[in-house]
Amino acid sequence: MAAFEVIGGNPLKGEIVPQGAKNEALQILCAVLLTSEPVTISNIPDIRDVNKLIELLRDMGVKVGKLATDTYRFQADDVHIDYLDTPEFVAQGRALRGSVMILGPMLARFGKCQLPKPGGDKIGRRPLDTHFVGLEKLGGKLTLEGLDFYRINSEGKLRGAYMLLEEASVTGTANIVMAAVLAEGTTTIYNAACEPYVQQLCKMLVRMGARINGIGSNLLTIEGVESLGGTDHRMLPDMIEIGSFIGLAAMTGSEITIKDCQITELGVIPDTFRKLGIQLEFRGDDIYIPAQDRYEISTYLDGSILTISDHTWPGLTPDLLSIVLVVAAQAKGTVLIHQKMFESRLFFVDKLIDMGAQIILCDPHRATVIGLNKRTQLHGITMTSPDIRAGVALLIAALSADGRSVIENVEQIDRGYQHIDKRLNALGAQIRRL
Ligand SMILES: CC(=O)N[C@H]1[C@@H](OP(=O)(O)OP(=O)(O)OC[C@H]2O[C@@H](n3ccc(=O)[nH]c3=O)[C@H](O)[C@@H]2O)O[C@H](CO)[C@@H](O)[C@@H]1O
Ligand SMILES: C=C(OP(=O)(O)O)C(=O)O
Repeated sequence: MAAFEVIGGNPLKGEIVPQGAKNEALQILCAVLLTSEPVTISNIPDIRDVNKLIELLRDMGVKVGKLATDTYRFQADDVHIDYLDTPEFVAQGRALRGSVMILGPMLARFGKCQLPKPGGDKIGRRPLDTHFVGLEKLGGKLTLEGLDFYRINSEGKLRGAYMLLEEASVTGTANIVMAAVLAEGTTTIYNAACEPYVQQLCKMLVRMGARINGIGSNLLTIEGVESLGGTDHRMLPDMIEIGSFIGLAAMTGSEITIKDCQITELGVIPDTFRKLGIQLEFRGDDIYIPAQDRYEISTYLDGSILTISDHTWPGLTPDLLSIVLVVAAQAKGTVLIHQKMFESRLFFVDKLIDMGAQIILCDPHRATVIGLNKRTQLHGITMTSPDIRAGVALLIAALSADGRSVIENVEQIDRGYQHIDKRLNALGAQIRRL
C-alpha cells in the first residue's frame, strides 16, 4: 500500500492544467467496442482506472496503439469473446467500475456479454438494476450466477423500446445508449442521465454514425443503425479535478490558475464554491483563484443555514461533495452537507475531526460543518484514504494543516488523479510518496 507524506501549511502558487475526465474516459473507451473501424482518443488521463480499462480492452483483442502520451488509437476488428470466460477477465472486471460499460456494446455487437460485479469505490450500495432493466427492454436476457456474476445475451438483433428509467444512472444510461445505437428501430430513454460524460459519449456516437436526439436532456431518442464507423474524440477536462483544485486553493490560501477549464461545461460547480465565499475569476477559459485569507459561507436569503447537496446533472455531482465539505471546515460560517446518493461517503469526516475540524456527522448522509474561519489551523495526523474523493479531500486538509500528515492507501487517489503528488509539488506542495 503506497502512502503520501505531506508537510502542510505552505501556500501554493502557479498554473495547473486539469487532466482529461476520468468518468468520461471510461465510457468513451468502452464505446470503441461498437465498431471494427479505428477510433482515436486524445486527452486520456494517465490514471489507474483508465489504464486498467485499456489493458482489459487489449486483452479482449482490441488493437491499441499509443500515438502520444495522452492519445491512443483503438481498433476492435477482432474481439476475442472467449476471453470473457477466463479467470483473468473476471479479475480485471472486478477491479474497476468502468468495466460495467462493456455490457451494452458487447451485447449490441456480439449478442452476449458477461461480467462479475464491477469494482470502484466502496461508498454504499451501487445497484446495477437500471443497466439490466434497460438492456432487457431492448431484448437482452439476463442470467444471474449467485449475486455477483451476470450473463446477458440476445437472440438475434436487439430491438428499440420505450423505457422510463427508475434512476438516472450515469453508467446505466451509457450502457443502454451504446446498446440502442445498434438496435433495430427506435429507443426512447426517459429519465436518462445527462452528465457531460454522457453528452460526450452521445456526441462521439453521432460522429460514428449513430442517430441520437435530445443530447444534454433527460429524454433521448435513438434510431438504431446497421453499423458504426471510426472517429476521433477528445476528452473534456476533468470537472472533478477542477473543483478539487478550486477547493485546494481556497483551503491553503493559494493563488492558482487552472488552465483551459471549458468553463461552459462545468454547470453549477463554480457557483457552488462561490457560495462558500471563494473568489473565482474567469480569465478566458482559465479559472483564477486569488490567495484568500478568509472566505465566508453565504446563507439563504432569510438568513438560514445553507445546504449543499448532490443531485443528478445539472445538479451538483456527488463526486465533489467531499471536497466542498473539507473546504467548508476552514470557512467562516456553517453549512449542512447532504450527500443524498451514497450512504458511506461521509464517514471520512472522523479524520477531519481528529485534525481539529468542527463537524457533526448527523447521520450517514448529512454532516454539519462549523467553519474554523482560519483562526486555528488543522494539525497533521496519520490517516487512510477510504475512497478516491475522500482521499483528495484528506490531501487538501493535510496540505493546509500544521505539520506532517501521512495518508495511506493512496492507490485510491491514483485511480482518478494523474501524478497528483508531482503536479502539486510543482506548485510548491511538499508531498512525498512512501
Ligand atoms: C465510473 C463513473 O462514471 N462513476 C460515476 C457514476 O457512477 P454510477 O454510474 O455507478 O452511479 P449511478 O448514477 O448509477 O448512481 C449513483 C448512486 O446514486 C443513486 N441514484 C442515482 C440516480 C438517481 O436518480 N437516484 C439515486 O438514488 C444510485 O442508486 C447510486 O447509489 O455516477 C455517480 C453519480 O454521479 C458518480 O458518483 C460516479 O463517480
Ligand atoms: C465514485 C467514483 O468513481 P467510481 O465510480 O469509479 O468508483 C468517483 O469518480 O468519484
